[in-house]
Amino acid sequence: MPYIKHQALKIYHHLSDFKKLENAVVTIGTFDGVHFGHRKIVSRLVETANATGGETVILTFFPHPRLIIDPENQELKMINTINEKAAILESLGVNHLIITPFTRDFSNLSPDEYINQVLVDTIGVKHIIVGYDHRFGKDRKGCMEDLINAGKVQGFDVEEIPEQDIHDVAVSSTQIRRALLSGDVALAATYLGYHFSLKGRVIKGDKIGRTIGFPTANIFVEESYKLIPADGIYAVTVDLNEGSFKGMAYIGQRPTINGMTRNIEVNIFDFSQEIYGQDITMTFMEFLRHDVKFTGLEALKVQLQQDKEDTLAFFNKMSN
Ligand SMILES: Cc1cc2nc3c(=O)[nH]c(=O)nc-3n(C[C@H](O)[C@H](O)[C@H](O)COP(=O)(O)O)c2cc1C
Ligand SMILES: Nc1ncnc2c1ncn2[C@@H]1O[C@H](COP(=O)(O)OP(=O)(O)O)[C@@H](O)[C@H]1O
Repeated sequence: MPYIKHQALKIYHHLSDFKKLENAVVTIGTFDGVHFGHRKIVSRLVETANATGGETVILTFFPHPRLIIDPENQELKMINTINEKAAILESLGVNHLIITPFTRDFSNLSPDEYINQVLVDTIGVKHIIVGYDHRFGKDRKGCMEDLINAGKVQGFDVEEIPEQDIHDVAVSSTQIRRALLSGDVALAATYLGYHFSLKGRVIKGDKIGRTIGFPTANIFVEESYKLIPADGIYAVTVDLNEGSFKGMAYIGQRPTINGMTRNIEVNIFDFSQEIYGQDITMTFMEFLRHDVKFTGLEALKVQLQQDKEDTLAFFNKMSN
């Protein structure tokens, strides 16, 4: 995604680190993926701040409240890591990002305490943009009307995001997650407005790749909450210290060699350096095929040559 250079986004991991603003233009939400629907809300935020000489603030909860309320449910994976989300929000011109853990104490604040202590006293809210169905405070008892009434007393405006827009945001997030989990990274990109990527550290594998002429960098993704696309083979671009390259990625258990772990690997084209320990980013451009159990490494090697041709053909088609 083309990043326009803005003033650096300030990130806070605790509400207590935040210095109250004169004129805070605030919105609240997870913004996972920062897709088209989210960006519409963020534009409203930035426009309002520009028009009133205010500063934009996004209040987000991490880990996701659903993981606190239902800790057994580790199924909910995120499209963006916190760092990815911050980079996108910065590119959109957001000034402040508060990432607060949704702790028991926090969730026990009454609606009034939440408005007064968090929004007014800590952040300095003058304008807040929230969904029509926004709920807050202990047992989600606070609603839009409470916010509007408090705003009249405390001196802040409340702007409601209409039902249709909230619906579109939820539908897009679900569609993006579903597309990625089924391998359709191209469809996910049409909803996201950019291509999904995975960043991780190159770790050691079984060193079989090089013996068949296709060394593959194995990636460890630190953020266990990050969504990993479906098993399969993908055309990717790879960004690392040495520059930007094309490549073909594999996600799967390597049935051909009876692998036991789910690996994320990439064979980088026109590249031959040792990169163990480095961070690399893979950007998923197209799904090529499903994972297959071959009769042996020779058959796998033949297929890898075909995959490379298919990947190059895809990139050729894309550039024409
Ligand atoms: C583009 C690509 C496609 C792959 N396709 C398959 C596959 O269909 N089935 C399979 O068992 N392994 C597949 N692999 C994984 C290989 O088995 C793996 O790269 C090889 O065993 C080397 O592992 P190593 O990195 O631990 O040395 C693929 C790897 C790449 C890079
Ligand atoms: N073109 C390339 N693509 C991926 N990794 C490469 C490439 N050339 C060299 N390497 C290096 O080789 C390693 C992969 O070789 P491989 O035999 O598959 O070992 P491992 O099983 O440890 O991943 C990578 O981690 C990287 O350091």
